[in-house]
Amino acid sequence: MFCNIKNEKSGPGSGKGTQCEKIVAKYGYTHLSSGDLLRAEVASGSERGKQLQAIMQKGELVPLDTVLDMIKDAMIAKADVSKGFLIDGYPREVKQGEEFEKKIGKPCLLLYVDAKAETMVKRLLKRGETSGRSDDNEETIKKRLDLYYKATEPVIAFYEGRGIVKKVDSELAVDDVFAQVSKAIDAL
Ligand SMILES: Nc1ccn([C@@H]2O[C@H](COP(=O)(O)OP(=O)(O)OP(=O)(O)O)[C@@H](O)[C@H]2O)c(=O)n1
Ligand SMILES: Nc1nc2c(ncn2[C@@H]2O[C@H](COP(=O)(O)OP(=O)(O)O)[C@@H](O)[C@H]2O)c(=O)[nH]1
Ligand SMILES: [Mg+2]
Repeated sequence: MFCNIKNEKSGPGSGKGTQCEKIVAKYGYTHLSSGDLLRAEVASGSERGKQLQAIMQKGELVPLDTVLDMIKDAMIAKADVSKGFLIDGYPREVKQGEEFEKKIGKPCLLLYVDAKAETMVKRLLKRGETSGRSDDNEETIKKRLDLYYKATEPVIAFYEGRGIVKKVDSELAVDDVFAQVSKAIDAL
């Protein structure tokens, strides 16, 4: 039996990756970032990676089955040794959440890492100075944020009915955000 923790519906640049690193260090969960899995495929130089790169550079969503299969394969590879899975960056739309439940299972906690649009843009532009990510530029950031509010934010209502949503205020300093995250996980 495993427990899945998701941290989507949290916008780009809200601090998901930062909090996930801290969760792994303290709780030992297996962190699977769908964005990182996709970037690894791009880095491999494969034909599929080239198609993914074009989609990601435009700030659009990669087809549902592609991402879900990658997550599923990564989970299967770690199933024997994992204490639980921390899924970062998925689901990006309600349909993705429904498919995850059909093919994998139900999550036990959804961490909503909340920051203002203005804060997310500022952090992503700053990250872009050193990240080397082709989507950390002003034009793509705007598209990612638009898509986030349109497609990803409704995901919260999908999980709220089940009482598993915990919202943390990510306008604070990293350690203060993590104190809220820890409280939510300790309550599991
Ligand atoms: N489930 C996912 C995850 C990622 N992507 C693609 O990969 C890009 C980068 O995703 P991610 O690394 O999760 O970035 P953001 O959430 O935008 O921000 P961050 O890592 O910076 O949280 C997205 O814009 C999208 O094109 C996707 O299509 N579907
Ligand atoms: N001030 C502040 N900056 C943060 C916080 N969390 C993340 N950042 C910065 O914001 C940027 C985006 O964070 P990241 O974890 O990559 O966000 P993600 O896009 O949601 O995965 C990084 O440059 C972080 O250093 C926070 O809680 N407070
Ligand atoms: Mg990230």
